[in-house]
Amino acid sequence: MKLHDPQLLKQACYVAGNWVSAIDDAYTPVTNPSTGERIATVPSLGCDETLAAIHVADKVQGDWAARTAKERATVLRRWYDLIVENTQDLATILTLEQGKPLAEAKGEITYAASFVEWYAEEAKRSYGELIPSHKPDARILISKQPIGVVGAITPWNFPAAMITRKCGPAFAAGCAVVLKPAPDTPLTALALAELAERAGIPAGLFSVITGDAGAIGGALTESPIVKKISFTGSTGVGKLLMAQSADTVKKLALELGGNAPFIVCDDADIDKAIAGVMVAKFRNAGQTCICANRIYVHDKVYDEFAAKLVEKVKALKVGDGFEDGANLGPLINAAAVEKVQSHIDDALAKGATLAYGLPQPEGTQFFPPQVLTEMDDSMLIASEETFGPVAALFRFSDDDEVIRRANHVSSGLASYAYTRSLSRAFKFSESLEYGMVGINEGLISTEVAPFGGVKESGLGREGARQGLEDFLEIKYTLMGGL
Ligand SMILES: NC(=O)c1ccc[n+]([C@@H]2O[C@H](COP(=O)([O-])OP(=O)(O)OC[C@H]3O[C@@H](n4cnc5c(N)ncnc54)[C@H](O)[C@@H]3O)[C@@H](O)[C@H]2O)c1
Ligand SMILES: O=C[C@H](O)CS(=O)(=O)O
Repeated sequence: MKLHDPQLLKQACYVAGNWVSAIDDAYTPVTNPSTGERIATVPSLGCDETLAAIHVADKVQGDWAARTAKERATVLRRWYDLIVENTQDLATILTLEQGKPLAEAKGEITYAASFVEWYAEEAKRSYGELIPSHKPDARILISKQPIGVVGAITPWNFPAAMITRKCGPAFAAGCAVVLKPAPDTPLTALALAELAERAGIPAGLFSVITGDAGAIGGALTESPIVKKISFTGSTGVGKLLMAQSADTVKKLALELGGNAPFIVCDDADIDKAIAGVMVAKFRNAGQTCICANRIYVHDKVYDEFAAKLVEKVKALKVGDGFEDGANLGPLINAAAVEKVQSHIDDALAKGATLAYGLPQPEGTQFFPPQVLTEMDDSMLIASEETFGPVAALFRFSDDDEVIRRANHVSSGLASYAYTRSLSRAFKFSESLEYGMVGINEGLISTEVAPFGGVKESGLGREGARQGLEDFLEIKYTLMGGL
């Protein structure tokens, strides 16, 4: 791996302001999903190191919160500048450990940096209130105070953005963060910690700990010092962490699994819908929480849409993320390949048609994009998150019917609808039981909007003003005796 700054490849954890190597030679390998080759090792740490990080975070968080918002913003802005300046190296590390094409990795670094930039600005806008008092000799003050020490746990699919989407607002609000990144993609997190240290984030305010997920997560959820758990990952693990946090009544931010419906009405601009579904379905090789998992196409335009989609999918190039022109990198691991294949096999066994798709090359984690037609609601894809490059086309003929079917899942993260009718657009926006709705848009992720889900897709929001509020507590003071 050729980096302009080799110092960004960290094979140690950042614990309480120190770079800590493995203890008793306990390391975890990090492998390249394109080749299976080992690219680095990171320490396998656990409960003790996590508790040490939590205690130091508790010690330094107060001073950080006592700085003015502008002072915190200045440090965040420096972190933003360093991330942008090191985009090439960060993207190289990200592609090497996660597999996405380099161009897409650079896009993620830009997206990740945007949260740091946004919250450097928002830090100065966490306003309070003065409420007209019910007592003549008293005033009602509403102020905002940082929650304190935050335990963060993040997934592998966006190894940079899922971290800054938490750390940006947390640091802006005056909080400290103890982070456990995903075992498949720790290097990006550790590189971000290196840049945070260079930017002036105080020693101990930010720790990045790799190792035993259960032990680290257990320490974070059980410690009374940790006031909030901010988790991004599967719904199953989210529920586990929620239960583990109950004894200390922690605040929770849960960004969990999705199963996005993508609805194409008979009056939609079909070419725009095709452009939208190509992004919503195949970004990150279909490994995003907001990927179009179920594509509902009105009967009147079904054949046209399917034919045009197949033509676009045929042009997609699958390959190593460093290969020129690669559109889809590998899936993250063999289990992901097996799950995607099982969804395809299940659909075909129940009567779906493979409109287009090359066989998955055995012994690799590359998965050629597939288009399945004549899907029905009995198939696994209709109720489970596929997390791979499979476009599954369902038919519908009536708006009320498709809304009912779209809502008939336990998740509620992202949804999409294409129509030229304003009244139908509003009907979808208001009737779809999802935290986010893209109307005639296939890419909805931005730092300026509140990202998050309803039902079993999670709690809280990340991004926008709401993302900062989630790291603040409201305090009411009745200032009497005046
Ligand atoms: N809603 C969102 O914003 C969002 C964003 C990205 C990914 N996701 C979801 O995440 C999933 C894919 O990511 P993943 O495979 O990394 O999910 P995952 O739940 O398997 O892992 C997520 C993180 O949790 C950790 N973890 C696992 N078991 C744990 C335990 N017992 N205690 C503490 N930590 C534990 C993992 O090591 C990892 O760091 C998908 O379901 C996807 O939809 C959601
Ligand atoms: O996988 C879910 C992430 O939140 C993806 S993104 O925010 O849409 O890039």
